[in-house]
Amino acid sequence: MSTHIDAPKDAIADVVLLPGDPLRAKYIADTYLEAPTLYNTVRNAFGYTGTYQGRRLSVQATGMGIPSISIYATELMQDYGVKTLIRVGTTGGLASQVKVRDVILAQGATTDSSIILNTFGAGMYFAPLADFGLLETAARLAQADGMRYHVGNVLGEDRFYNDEMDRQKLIDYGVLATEMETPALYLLAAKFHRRALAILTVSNHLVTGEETTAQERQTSFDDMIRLALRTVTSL
Ligand SMILES: O=P(O)(O)O[C@H]1O[C@H](CO)[C@@H](O)[C@H]1O
Ligand SMILES: O=c1cc[nH]c(=O)[nH]1
Repeated sequence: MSTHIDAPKDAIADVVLLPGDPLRAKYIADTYLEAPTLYNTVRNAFGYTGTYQGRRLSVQATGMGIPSISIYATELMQDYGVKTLIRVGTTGGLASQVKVRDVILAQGATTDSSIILNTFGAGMYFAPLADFGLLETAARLAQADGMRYHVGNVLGEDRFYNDEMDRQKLIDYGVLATEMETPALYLLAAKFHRRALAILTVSNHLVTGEETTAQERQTSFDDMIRLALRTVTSL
């Protein structure tokens, strides 16, 4: 077991999907995994292991924000030897070509968090990047499926409510959408020499004010989850 995951070492697969929301972890396990077992309930950060089309995999809730995902990603890699981590999250659209329900494959992650500064020191601006193999596989599958998807830079910000952020400047520099975990996931995957990708579904648009209905959110969650599962089984 680790500090925040109460499970024996072999209870977690070498591939883990990472939703922020514990109930999304339960939904993925209940809907898509064969014979899922619940291996963690500490802080209600549910974790499940089962199989998908014969491939053993786990789903671990990460909570919201960089501090929270940093705990789970670190323990999964350091204590459980997890090799492949795929975040399945929601994101707010920023760029005009991004529409609600689209899928975003986060090629890189910009941040206002101090994690980069605290890791490398002043004057070094490390660029947290997705694993190219995972990214290329997911993009190919999304393309073949005719999904509306985008590949590019996302903002992983420290605050959900952030009136001070100059998001327009980021939009001008090509940032597609905003969320709250991906920079830490990519930074930690680099630290532990593992592979990571964030697959995100656009739940709302911060510029147009467009929102999704509960039904639309569910459908787009399913598109995103299926893409993540098919990426895993295609590796
Ligand atoms: O849907 P999840 O995976 O939680 O991700 C997004 O939703 C939360 C904010 O509502 C943040 O965690 C953000 O990154
Ligand atoms: O962090 C997030 C996630 C979804 N939508 C947002 O606006 N922000």
